[in-house]
Amino acid sequence: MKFSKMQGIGNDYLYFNCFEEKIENPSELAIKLSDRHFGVGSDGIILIEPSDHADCRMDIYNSDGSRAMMCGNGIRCVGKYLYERGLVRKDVLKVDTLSGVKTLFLDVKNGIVHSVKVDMGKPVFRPAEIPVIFSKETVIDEPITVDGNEYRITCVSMGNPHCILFVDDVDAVPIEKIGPELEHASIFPDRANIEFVQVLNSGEAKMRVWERGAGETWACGTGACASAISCAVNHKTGRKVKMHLKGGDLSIEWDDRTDTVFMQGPAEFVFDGTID
Ligand SMILES: N[C@@H](CCC[C@H](N)C(=O)O)C(=O)O
Repeated sequence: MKFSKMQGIGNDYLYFNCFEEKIENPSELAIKLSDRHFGVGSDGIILIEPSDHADCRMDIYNSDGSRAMMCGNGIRCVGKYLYERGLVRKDVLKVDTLSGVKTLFLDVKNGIVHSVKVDMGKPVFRPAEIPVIFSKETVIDEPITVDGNEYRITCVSMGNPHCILFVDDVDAVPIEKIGPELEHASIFPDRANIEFVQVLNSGEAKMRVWERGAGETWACGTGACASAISCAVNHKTGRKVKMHLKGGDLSIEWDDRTDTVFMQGPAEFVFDGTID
């Protein structure tokens, strides 16, 4: 089976061209191949599949084998893959995901995709739709207690569930301890991605992420969108925020006219491989 390893600011996945390959058990394959010691090493796998109403369909599995609805860094890589491998020859693409069809705008120079801007859709704040078990209409800067510790959280769905905490110093956060505690907290029936955000100024923030089903990753695109939105609704920044993540930067803009979130950033091939 052929695959390509790609990364979007260090968030790495193995991509399978399912126009040609047939994957029998993606969940099992994700666990096996994502292992950084006994496998190829990745944050999960992404299947690029035919779609009858978009240029392709994207299906993502985390490194623990769980399936997710959407992947912000992954979808930029899918755009680059489709264009540079000749599956499409246009710079505005539609990619179907479990959270709806997303539009991608490719920045192409001399046949190379340098960055991809994605219309990520509208953020979701209603607790039942995130999902988070909470009695209020939104979860914005609300106190919770998990394992005897108190936190203030903001919850947003960008296709998948995100829980954001503001901190003074992201580098000092014991993410390996707090991350899994919050990911598995009983208020999140489907678990959640946990973002720790340090606001730098009205247009910049630094973020670390503990991803549902993958642990700490170097970046999360949907997480960067959810974090930028949380910065804005908590009046910590404007609606245009440069997010600095462990693996690089993403530009996020939350359009006030349409309520739509745009994410822009790079996508890169690492290598192609074959597995038996
Ligand atoms: N890294 C991704 C998100 C991947 C899925 C996530 N771990 C989940 O289970 O919701 C991104 O860039 O958005």
